[in-house]
Amino acid sequence: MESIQATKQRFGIIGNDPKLNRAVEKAMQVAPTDISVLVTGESGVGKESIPKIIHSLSHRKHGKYIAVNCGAIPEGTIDSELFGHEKGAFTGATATRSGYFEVADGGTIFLDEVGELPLPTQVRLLRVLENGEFLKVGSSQIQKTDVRIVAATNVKMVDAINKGKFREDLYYRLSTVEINLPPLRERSEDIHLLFRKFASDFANKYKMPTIRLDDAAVELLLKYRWSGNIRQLRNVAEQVSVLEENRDITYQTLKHYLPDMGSNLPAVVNTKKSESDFSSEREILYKVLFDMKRDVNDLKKLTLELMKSGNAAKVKEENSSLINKIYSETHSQEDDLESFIETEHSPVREEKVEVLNIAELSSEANTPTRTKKDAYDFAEEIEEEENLSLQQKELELIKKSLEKYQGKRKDAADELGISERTLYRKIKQYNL
Ligand SMILES: Nc1ncnc2c1ncn2[C@@H]1O[C@H](COP(=O)(O)OP(=O)(O)OP(=O)(O)O)[C@@H](O)[C@H]1O
Repeated sequence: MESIQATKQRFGIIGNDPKLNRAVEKAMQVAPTDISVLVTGESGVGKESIPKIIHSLSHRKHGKYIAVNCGAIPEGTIDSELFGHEKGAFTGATATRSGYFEVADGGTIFLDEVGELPLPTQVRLLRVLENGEFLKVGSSQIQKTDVRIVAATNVKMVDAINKGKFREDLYYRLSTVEINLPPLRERSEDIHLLFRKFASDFANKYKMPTIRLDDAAVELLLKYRWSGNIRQLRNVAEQVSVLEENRDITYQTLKHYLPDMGSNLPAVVNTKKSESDFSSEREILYKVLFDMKRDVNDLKKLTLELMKSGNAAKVKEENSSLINKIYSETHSQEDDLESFIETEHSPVREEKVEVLNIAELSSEANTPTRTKKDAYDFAEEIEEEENLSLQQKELELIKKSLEKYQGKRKDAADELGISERTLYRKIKQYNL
């Protein structure tokens, strides 16, 4: 068998931490068997390498390797993606389609974020694991497949089981062997090593001299919490490599690239603050952004009400406090709204407002066009302006909540008011 070092080199795995080495070794040991493996560890610790090692060192290495991100596939299509469907099984199923389990016959499937699988899909998966059988969606014909499954999760499966979100029998079936990857903060020996490797890669990529950290900056690197683990470290190395002209990086410079350092550094005690007691510019910024978002939402609400009722005077009367609140600071803006309201008298049909299909509206015949179109332009403008800044705001809020809950997506999603699945997609989208 090839050595652990050689395997790490082959798969581009940097680090010498004993727990990392043990994880690689375990992957090598289980590879020749068909045992199901569950890879666990926080987001960004490098779980994706493990199934690749297992597949490449197994007798299936000439078969297909398919990595499926269960968290990123919408619930409505996941069964069809995994198991395929028959023609006519649902609207839009115009042809019979093979799923990943059929395509990967003789190979390996990596089910990343397995904890995100909906319960009905878990039932299907259990059946494949037990006897290799599955049914295409819309079919009653049992099919057979010979697939090795490696799954990964960054959620505590025991919690998911206790909450009834994950089947206990499936968990035991998946986790015959568990391989855990430690968080980066527990691999302090590897942090600087990884940073240097990434810095050198980015220097090559961007054709610039490699950045170097001074001693204090290295200290900071080692003390930081790295809630996004290696993915976050890599992002920081890339940002610093691209943005810093002076290639000698000091503590002060590096600090700017580490979000919320106060709460990430274990040395700083995080005391509860009152709403108005801001200890950092960042928090003030968040407050401003929250207020702005609230104002934009209020404006949208007002606009929609106006379009629904078509009675500007009534809307104005019923929402006077809201209008005052939004426009109290700038009279010129208030004037704009006043004149907008005063000139809008055309009723807009309710069903159109709810759909808010601008294209459909503008092509509609006999529309009392000007006023109606203006109303939509107004709504569209708000939407556009908001989108431009919202992406940044969204990114920051997601980062902030993930840091606040130490990467626990469930808690972060709850606070953000979005589903875990949506949060997962956003994390991938922003490469957090
Ligand atoms: N030991 C390592 N050496 C070099 N790069 C690494 C190492 N571990 C992880 N990486 C890099 O870090 C990034 C994140 O790794 P990966 O996607 O495998 O994390 P993950 O644990 O699967 O995260 P998630 O749970 O969010 O899917 C990737 O760009 C990967 O190449």
